[in-house]
Amino acid sequence: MKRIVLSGCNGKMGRMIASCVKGRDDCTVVAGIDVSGEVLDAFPVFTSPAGCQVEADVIIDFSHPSALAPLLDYAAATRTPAVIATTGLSSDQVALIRETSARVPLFFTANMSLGVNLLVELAKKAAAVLGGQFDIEIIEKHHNQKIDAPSGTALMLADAISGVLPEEPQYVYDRHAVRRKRGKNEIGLHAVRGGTIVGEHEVIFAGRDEVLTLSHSAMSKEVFATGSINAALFLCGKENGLYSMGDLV
Ligand SMILES: NC(=O)C1=CN([C@@H]2O[C@H](COP(=O)(O)OP(=O)(O)OC[C@H]3O[C@@H](n4cnc5c(N)ncnc54)[C@H](O)[C@@H]3O)[C@@H](O)[C@H]2O)C=CC1
Ligand SMILES: O=C(O)C1=N[C@H](C(=O)O)C[C@H](O)C1
Repeated sequence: MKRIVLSGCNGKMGRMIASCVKGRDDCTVVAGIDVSGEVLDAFPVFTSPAGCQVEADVIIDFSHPSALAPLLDYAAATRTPAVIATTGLSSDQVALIRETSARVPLFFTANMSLGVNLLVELAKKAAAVLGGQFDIEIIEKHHNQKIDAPSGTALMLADAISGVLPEEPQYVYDRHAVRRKRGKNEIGLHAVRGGTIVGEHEVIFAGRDEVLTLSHSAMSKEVFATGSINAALFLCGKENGLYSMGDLV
């Protein structure tokens, strides 16, 4: 039975993970960390990692970028592996994850679903064939409570596609600011926010008289919760290092 510390335990994903864990016999939540400090379940809640003295096998984090640095310090100091699923991180924060993974096993991905992991591979294949000839645009749609834009997944898709293009592309987020035709070497990233949309991603390859669209829709947050729990169990007992969905599937 693996013992989990849940960072961001009182948020939408934290609540979903706590609920999914209750239906399993291979893991249990032993403590939560959340700035709100509210106790909503059978485990204690601490307002910061420093206050959490509960022994655990693994941490799962779906919280906020401001939680990252203290959480990584805590993971390294207590030698507790951690799954980091929070998005909206800066490039310095991603570098910090990479550095810290030399001291403790870390799992980091912007999307915990199997389908998006495959979408990334399919998008890379399409870009390797069509890149340079077709225009590439990414559209993501999420619920009206999401704070970061574009989504971590949209950026992950753009980064993966960039890696196979003949030339480094320019990411364009806002076509409103300038009056000019689309450049050949761009990836457009567009965010839609509304209602309770769980998470939708489309990669559009638009050529002369033909369009290829690859898309993924998450139908519930349970997809991400289950992915993160499986990632956490996978991480227990692993060597120090940085792991991602490619290692899990
Ligand atoms: N990688 C993936 O597959 C997925 C990632 N996410 C990401 O997970 C994060 C959380 O998403 P939601 O649960 O929807 O958000 P939410 O806003 O519902 O929950 C965030 C929770 O974190 C807490 N929090 C905020 N700052 C904190 C801090 N400094 N220390 C500790 N707790 C803090 C809040 O009080 C709140 O309870 C977002 O960045 C989101 O994009 C969400 C779904 C899937
Ligand atoms: O905030 C969310 O809800 C989600 N965030 C992730 C992202 O930013 O890509 C993953 C998922 O689409 C849901």
